[in-house]
Amino acid sequence: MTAPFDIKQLELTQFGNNVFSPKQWLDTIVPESMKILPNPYHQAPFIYENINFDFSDMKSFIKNHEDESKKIGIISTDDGVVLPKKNIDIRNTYNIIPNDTFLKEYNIFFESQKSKIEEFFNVSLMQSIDPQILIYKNGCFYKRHSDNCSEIVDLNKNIIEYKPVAPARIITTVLFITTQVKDPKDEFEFSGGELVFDFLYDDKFRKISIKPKEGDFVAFLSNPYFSHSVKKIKDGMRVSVVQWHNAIVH
Ligand SMILES: O=C(O)CCC(=O)C(=O)O
Ligand SMILES: [Fe+2]
Repeated sequence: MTAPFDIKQLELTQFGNNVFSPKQWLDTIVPESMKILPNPYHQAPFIYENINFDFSDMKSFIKNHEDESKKIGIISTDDGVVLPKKNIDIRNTYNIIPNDTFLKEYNIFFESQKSKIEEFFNVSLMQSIDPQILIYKNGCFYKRHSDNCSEIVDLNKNIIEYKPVAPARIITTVLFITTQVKDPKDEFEFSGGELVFDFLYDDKFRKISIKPKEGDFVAFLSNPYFSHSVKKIKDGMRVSVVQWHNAIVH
């Protein structure tokens, strides 16, 4: 099956009320240990909510430290994963290391979301890596990837396999502290930059896509079913706070 492929030719499985995925095809390339799915009786197979919270410490940290952000090439993460250099083709983002004030506010926010995540995915959350602050400026993007597996393609771009690279990552959370608008004016606004789930579709065969707003919080399984990408940022600054969580799956 080539990527991008013709979704209309694949048998779709219902992952949520109005969310479908080519599960049977994915099952041939997703490793057995990675085949975790939430129960299909939710609206969507992931959490997507706007949370009313005061992010002022986090936002002022970004405002004061944006200049220090570094382009990501090779990074070694807390969970011991080293992303190879070839990742520069996959992602074009900047990152900033959070300070204690940022982490304090973020942790208060995350604690308020924890039990909801555990209930939704039927898991007990274990260790989490420190949150990563990703800054996307004009032209930045993040191509399709799974957070815990490497996508292996052949010369014709057919996906032939997923190799587990970070099996400790069970759940990914993304918090947005900037807002997508048509015409960015404010320093915390941007255009473009949708978060797209590349293997999740609605009943009209449209990929599920999120237009981020400040306070939007997304939690999904880190496995290849939930492969995702960030569309090119056209203008302004997009800031996401990404965290990977280990969990006991019940
Ligand atoms: O910035 C985003 O919305 C997603 C980032 C992402 O996919 C990642 O860090 O793995
Ligand atoms: Fe990701």
